[in-house]
Amino acid sequence: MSPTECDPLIKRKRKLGDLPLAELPDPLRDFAVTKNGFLPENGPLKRLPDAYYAPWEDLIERLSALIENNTLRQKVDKLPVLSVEHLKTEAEWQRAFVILGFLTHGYIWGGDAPAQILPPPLTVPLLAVSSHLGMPPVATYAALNLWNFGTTSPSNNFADLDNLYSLHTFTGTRDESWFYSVSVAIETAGAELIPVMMNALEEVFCVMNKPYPVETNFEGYKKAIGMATSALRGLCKRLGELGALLVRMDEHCDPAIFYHRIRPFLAGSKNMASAGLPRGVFYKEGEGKGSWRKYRGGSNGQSSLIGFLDLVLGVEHRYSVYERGDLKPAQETHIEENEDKKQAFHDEVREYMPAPHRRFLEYLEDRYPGGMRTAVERLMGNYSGKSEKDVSNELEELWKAFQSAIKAMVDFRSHHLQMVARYIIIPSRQHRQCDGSKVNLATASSIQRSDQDKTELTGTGGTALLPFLKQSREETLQAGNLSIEVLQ
Ligand code: HEM
Repeated sequence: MSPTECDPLIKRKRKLGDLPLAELPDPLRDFAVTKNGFLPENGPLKRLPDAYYAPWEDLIERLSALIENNTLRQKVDKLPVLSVEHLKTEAEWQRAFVILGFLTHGYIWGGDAPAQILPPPLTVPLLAVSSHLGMPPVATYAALNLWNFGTTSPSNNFADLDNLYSLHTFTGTRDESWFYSVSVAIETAGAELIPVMMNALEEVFCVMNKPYPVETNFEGYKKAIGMATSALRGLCKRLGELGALLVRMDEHCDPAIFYHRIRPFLAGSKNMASAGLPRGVFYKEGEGKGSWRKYRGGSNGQSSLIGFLDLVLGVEHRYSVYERGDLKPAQETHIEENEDKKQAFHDEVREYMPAPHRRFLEYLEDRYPGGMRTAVERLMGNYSGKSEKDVSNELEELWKAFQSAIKAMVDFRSHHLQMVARYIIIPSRQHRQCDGSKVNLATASSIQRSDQDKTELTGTGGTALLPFLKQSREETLQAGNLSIEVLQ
């Protein structure tokens, strides 16, 4: 952004989508960001109002029981192929996506062997709904978490984890409801960081290119540095709270139940040959139409909040050699060879986010390239000390606040790694000790790579788990590699 772009007159002339968020009549509305961040303002819809959709609602209400007694597939096969033309509001489209996403994963994974073919009563409406929402036709993080919760809080406050519950689960267990609810609480707790960080970024990006000394606009310069410092301190504190929420997973989600009963349903159809899906899943659309497709499973890695925090801090994630991408979800060419295998996991999962949230992250990336890292680097780089109006103390505070925020993000990822160890690595080892020969759906969705007798644990999206997660943490640390010596 050039300094002239900060001129208020120029700001007013730009079209709405280009305006700083603080100036939008209804800030962030275009990106479907609410006071609850990436969660719907008043929570998700609990039932589709049009009785036309009663057949879907009846099934989803009994989902865990139907999976348990092995009758879900036959019930789904008998469903009529419903049209999407009775879906009116965005909330209704989202509700339809939740229902069809759960039914789809229940259908694929709810049996002794995975279903390789999905029937038209699922695929026809699911393809229409997912295209409307700009997401792949699978149970994404939005289907499982963002649009699948309720609260018993009288004030409809989504921040209180104890009051949250999931509208739907595959297993009917408290463990599964809690697993999703922890993410909802994290999204809520992170929500207020969004406007604060956007405003701080706007201010620093406006002053960071001004040459030093800054006699003419000293107060504006100092104000921007102060705002960024205080926003980063707030971010650091809040990240600590997000980490504390993450480790509350232990309270009601048992690692063995997660690993053996819940996680298999979250699996995708990509890299799932050893689980029985060598070609992915065939989306049969009737009248001889249909196609084989491979998608990632539902993963918290698809959280826009975490993506937002990375962009704010200027964390850059690269392609991981531990990542074995097959197809990009946006490509609906299905089983063809993926030409661009070098896409970073974090870029690829953007396709799994609701379209307005994806656009929001792109907007942020364009408007504030490198986020706070760039701003801090630039401000310190411009500093020459040749001024009576010295800001070296302010810059030092900014640098420290930035480093603390980076450290807090690294700590969050360390907590996450511990959760992954407790919920995936340890149960998988115990399982193998009990019965090294058998591979059920749980293990099959975890153990995917067996090149030359080497077996590695992979994530729901087909990632070689630990090296990949450690790389993400390392990349976070690297964003903080800014020297403070320029100020001394
Ligand atoms: C028991 C709890 C959890 C387990 C077992 C777990 C597991 C995993 C796994 C296996 C991956 C690898 C990617 C993939 O397979 O898709 C992953 C990635 C990720 N998860 Fe989790 N997760 C948990 C909770 C959370 C929560 C609550 C969040 C925050 C909302 C979160 C955020 C992420 C992010 C951002 C990534 C991408 C890697 C990174 O950026 O560091 N996870 N997780």
